[in-house]
Amino acid sequence: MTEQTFNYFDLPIGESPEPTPVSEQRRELARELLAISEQLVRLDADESALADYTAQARALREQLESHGHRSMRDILGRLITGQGSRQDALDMAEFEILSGPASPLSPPMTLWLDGDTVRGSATFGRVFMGPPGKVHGGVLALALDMLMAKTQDFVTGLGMTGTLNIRYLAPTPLNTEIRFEARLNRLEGRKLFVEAKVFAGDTQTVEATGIWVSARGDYRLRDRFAHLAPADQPA
Ligand SMILES: CCCCCCCC(=O)SCCNC(=O)CCNC(=O)[C@H](O)C(C)(C)COP(=O)(O)OP(=O)(O)OC[C@H]1O[C@@H](n2cnc3c(N)ncnc32)[C@H](O)[C@@H]1OP(=O)(O)O
Repeated sequence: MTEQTFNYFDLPIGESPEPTPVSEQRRELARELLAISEQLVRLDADESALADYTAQARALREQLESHGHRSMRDILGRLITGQGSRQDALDMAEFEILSGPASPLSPPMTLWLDGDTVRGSATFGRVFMGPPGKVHGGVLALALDMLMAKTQDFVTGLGMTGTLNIRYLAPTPLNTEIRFEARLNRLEGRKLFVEAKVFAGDTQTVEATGIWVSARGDYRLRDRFAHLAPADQPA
């Protein structure tokens, strides 16, 4: 059986293929590392215990350093020519900050398309705290950036965040499932106008608008999302 190959420009943003055994293990390691970080916040241990944990952490770091890293340049080279392996595709998505399941800096936040809406979900622990018991506003800005960028799955073209406007309406609680949703507002040449909302339970805590700017060429709606074009604007 020939292995499936992956193309960079067809990879859905923030989603990865079925994990390989290596990826499953990376995710488990990341979950442990995040859980360790959660424990470190105001850990009530004496200095001798802390010195012992530090030595254990240092030993683990030194072991990890003995492995090296897969080359991003090689991975991207294969993906851009449509010859990426499943592991290559996984390597692109699973370390994304906040959403990558193999990143210890991710709750993780999950992102998916639901019809014409991009949805997201995450539960933020104490490492993500800003005000006491609440999620840091900058973390929410990052979450919104990840979420809103995924509206580029509706179009051809890929670009960077140009502008992100955020209005914090109410504090967003820690250790609670937080829901996110984003929609395409309109396309204008190389610019994609996006709007988003954040909810804790029934309370909307944040609203945002943003503009993504395509790296090359105008954005165009993909065929299956052509209905998103306003009546007076062709897809
Ligand atoms: C490719 C995958 C990337 C994954 C990204 C992950 C998410 C990120 O963290 S992105 C990082 C944060 N963002 C950045 O660092 C972007 C920094 N800015 C830039 O690189 C550039 O300013 C860039 C690329 C946005 C635009 O530059 P450039 O390609 O020269 O655009 P330019 O020709 O000036 O303008 C094109 C159009 O966009 C508009 N535009 C330019 N910059 C912005 C902006 N920041 N906000 C809104 N609109 C803008 C212009 O007004 C122009 O509109 P029009 O065609 O109507 O006149």
